[in-house]
Amino acid sequence: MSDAARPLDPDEAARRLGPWLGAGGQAGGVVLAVSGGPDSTALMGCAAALPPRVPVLVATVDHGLRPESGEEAAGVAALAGRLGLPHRILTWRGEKPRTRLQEAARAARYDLLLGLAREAGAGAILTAHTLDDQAETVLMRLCAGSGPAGLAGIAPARRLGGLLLGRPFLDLPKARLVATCAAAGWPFAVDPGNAAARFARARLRRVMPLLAAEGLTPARLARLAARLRRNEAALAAAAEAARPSLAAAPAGPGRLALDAAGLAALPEAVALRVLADAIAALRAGERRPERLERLEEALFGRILPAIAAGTPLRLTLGGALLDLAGGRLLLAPEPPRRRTKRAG
Ligand SMILES: Nc1ncnc2c1ncn2[C@@H]1O[C@H](COP(=O)(O)OP(=O)(O)OP(=O)(O)O)[C@@H](O)[C@H]1O
Repeated sequence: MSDAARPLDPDEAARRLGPWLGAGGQAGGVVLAVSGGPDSTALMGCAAALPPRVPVLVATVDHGLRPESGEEAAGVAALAGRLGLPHRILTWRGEKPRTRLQEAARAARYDLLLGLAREAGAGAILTAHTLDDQAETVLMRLCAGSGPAGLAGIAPARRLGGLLLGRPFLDLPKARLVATCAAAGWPFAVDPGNAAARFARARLRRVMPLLAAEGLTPARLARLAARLRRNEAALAAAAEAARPSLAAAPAGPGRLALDAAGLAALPEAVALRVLADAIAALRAGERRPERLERLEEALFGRILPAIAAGTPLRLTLGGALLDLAGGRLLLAPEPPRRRTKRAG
């Protein structure tokens, strides 16, 4: 059997899940997010086989978006019962948006899982994201023009609402999880959305074999994500360390000021990060971060050349008004747009 499609053996499963679920794992136990697909079914099966372990609660979110979703959730409940694990179905109620439905479904899913984990006193939520998910995410973000932060992909572990969100299978090929289910006789569902060409992820999945033939394998894309995650941490630290040397006279409440010469003296990647962070701090929570490509155009195409030439500059970027004058780059929230008066 090829290594890429070998079922997980109990030792390997224990090594991966032990830190989360083992005797010394998460105090209060964990919630397993199980959709009923092969990846999360394998997560549930492997967790059930792990002795001894902290309390485990399995949760399936029924988004109510496909006619068969209720049946799938019931299928997970049945298998959880067979495996001796408690199971809950969480239903996404309320208005479903017409646009960005997948994004809204994901946000609702994490909210529901978090609510359950808090109610159960669990310390962590585990999902079954795989190396294939990671590779697809990186590819999708590459297509969308993401920078290092986006290309760092799915985090192996991160904080979520005061709890931990873990992905213990993130470096495992999906084929191994499918093989694990098959070998153990755990039934799983196949999401038709996975093949629907109207979703970008599904379209990219079809391109994957072509890219792999050229050397851009899922494993390589996943390694790129891990590498960029390390670089991203270094960049964040460098931007943080540069901040004191950039402090310029405060520009009034709700405003920021950066020393222009100091900004220009930084390595370009650090300067870009400082600018992005400053705009994000100014517009906290009010809008989505500006596209990296626009930030790059503004910084490298206009702001740094103006600093070098000593010329003043005004521009709006990411909801902020930037004003370069007197050796300072002032940032203020962009004023509400005025209607242009129609002549005559
Ligand atoms: N309906 C669901 N109920 C419970 N868990 C789910 C559900 N859908 C997905 N998950 C969890 O999320 C993991 C990833 O699923 P999938 O790739 O379909 O979601 P995604 O939308 O890409 O998720 P993410 O936004 O977290 O990347 C699954 O392995 C599972 O652990």
